[in-house]
Amino acid sequence: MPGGSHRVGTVRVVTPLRTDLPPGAQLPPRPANAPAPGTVLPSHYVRCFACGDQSAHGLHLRVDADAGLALCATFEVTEHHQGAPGLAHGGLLSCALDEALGALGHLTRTSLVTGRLETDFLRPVPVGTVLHLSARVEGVLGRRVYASGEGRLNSPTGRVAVRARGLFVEVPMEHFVTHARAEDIQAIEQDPDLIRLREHQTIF
Ligand SMILES: CCCCCCCC(=O)SCCNC(=O)CCNC(=O)[C@H](O)C(C)(C)COP(=O)(O)OP(=O)(O)OC[C@H]1O[C@@H](n2cnc3c(N)ncnc32)[C@H](O)[C@@H]1OP(=O)(O)O
Repeated sequence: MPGGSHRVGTVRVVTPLRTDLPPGAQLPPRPANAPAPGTVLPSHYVRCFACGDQSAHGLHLRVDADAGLALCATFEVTEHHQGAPGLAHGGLLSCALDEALGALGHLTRTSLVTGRLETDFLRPVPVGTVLHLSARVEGVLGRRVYASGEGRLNSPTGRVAVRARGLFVEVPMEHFVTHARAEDIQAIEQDPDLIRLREHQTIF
């Protein structure tokens, strides 16, 4: 059920969003084997639209680990990313935040998929802008990871253009094998460099 508020008589009833931190969620410590702050986090899949090198008109997000359970990322808005003339498409801005929030799994050392993502668009983002994203884990409850982030215009301290909150779910590697097409699995078998597994992960 989406969150929001409505009136019952004179009383405003507030329903929490599904990305609000639920009671019992906790911020876990940074794992000892999490990449050090400043480490460039590898693209998990070279054909990923958001972070892959081989996605010709993709976002080519560059992601760096930060202190704690946080990271920062950048991507340049090109003419291939337009919605309205000269302005970034909102769905692509959500995509960039989805990737940045999902990449927090590098720090929690888990594989995360998006369950829910909410984006607020505060300012238009012109072609040529370098969007500076930051993302952090807000709390974890069981397999659920609650995260938030924002994108700023042209500098880490620039004006906030987009904000997002997300609920991510930890999944085993089988999730990807089960749901992928046979030809994609075959391509990875033939060229394991298409994906970047962490040291404890195996896909086959
Ligand atoms: C480095 C990598 C970066 C990657 C970044 C990119 C991220 C992405 O875009 S991933 C692609 C988009 N997302 C997807 O394809 C996911 C599709 N959905 C699914 O596969 C499943 O619904 C999945 C895995 C999320 C959950 O299914 P399943 O494993 O059966 O678990 P399930 O029991 O339903 O949910 C687990 C918990 O999360 C909660 N949950 C799941 N989805 C939601 C949701 N939308 N809203 C609220 N809660 C949710 C459940 O209520 C449950 O809670 P609890 O533990 O208290 O019972």
